[in-house]
Amino acid sequence: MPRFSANLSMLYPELDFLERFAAAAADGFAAVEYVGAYDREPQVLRDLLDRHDLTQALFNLPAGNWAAGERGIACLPDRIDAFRESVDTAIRYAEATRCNQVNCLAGIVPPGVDRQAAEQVLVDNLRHAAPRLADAGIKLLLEPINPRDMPGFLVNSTADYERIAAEVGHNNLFLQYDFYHMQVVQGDLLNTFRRLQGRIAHVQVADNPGRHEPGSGEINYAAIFAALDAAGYDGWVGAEYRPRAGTSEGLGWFEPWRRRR
Ligand SMILES: O=C(O)[C@H](O)C(=O)CO
Ligand SMILES: [Mg+2]
Repeated sequence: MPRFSANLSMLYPELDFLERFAAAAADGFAAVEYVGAYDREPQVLRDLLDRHDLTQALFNLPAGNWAAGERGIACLPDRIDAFRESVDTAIRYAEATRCNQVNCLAGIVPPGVDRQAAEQVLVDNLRHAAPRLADAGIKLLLEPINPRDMPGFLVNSTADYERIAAEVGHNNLFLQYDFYHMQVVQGDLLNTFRRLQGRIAHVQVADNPGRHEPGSGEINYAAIFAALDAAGYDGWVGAEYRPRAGTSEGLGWFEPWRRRR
């Protein structure tokens, strides 16, 4: 049975961030994930997880100045020291929240830097991060993101992930397989999932077009959830979408799997 994690960066936008933990638990989620909550004390997050009996499924490495348009700093040639510090910060938060995986957002290629040079910076940074996170018992993930939603983002496809992972050459670099981005970029969702399953540590779901609830668009999520089960996928499935109406009102798709207490 798929196990779902509420993505608190997208779900419950009507609530303050810290109130979203209670809302996710009340709606039957057993886990939460988010882009990052580095502006909160790690103990505050730990207390919320404990109070609501939630698992911290995932968060991202510090992604730079989000409000200013940054979407990760891992490929930025002038931010190598900041990236390396960010790995230590992420380990501190992961230990506090007992989270065993973190996602790296590669970042947007800066003007004047060519993609190959940016990719080399990313590879070097991942070579630094993968063993450090492994020593702490934390998986490092890399997520391809479609360039329509994030123009200029460096890592867009599973081919990008495979090429970069081969270059990094460390077994602690897993794929975060977001079905929405993969539908936009390349399709063939289940064949690719099955081929790369051994390297996939986390999946996320949203429908296309619109990035709304599973079942609101063209992706056959009934077939995908059945295939995840049939394949013995035992990771979390992140509900990372923009609710069309209210979050709780739009959870009909989740009814068969929600935790009942
Ligand atoms: O957008 C996504 O798909 C990511 O998973 C994310 O964390 C940053 O936006
Ligand atoms: Mg995603």
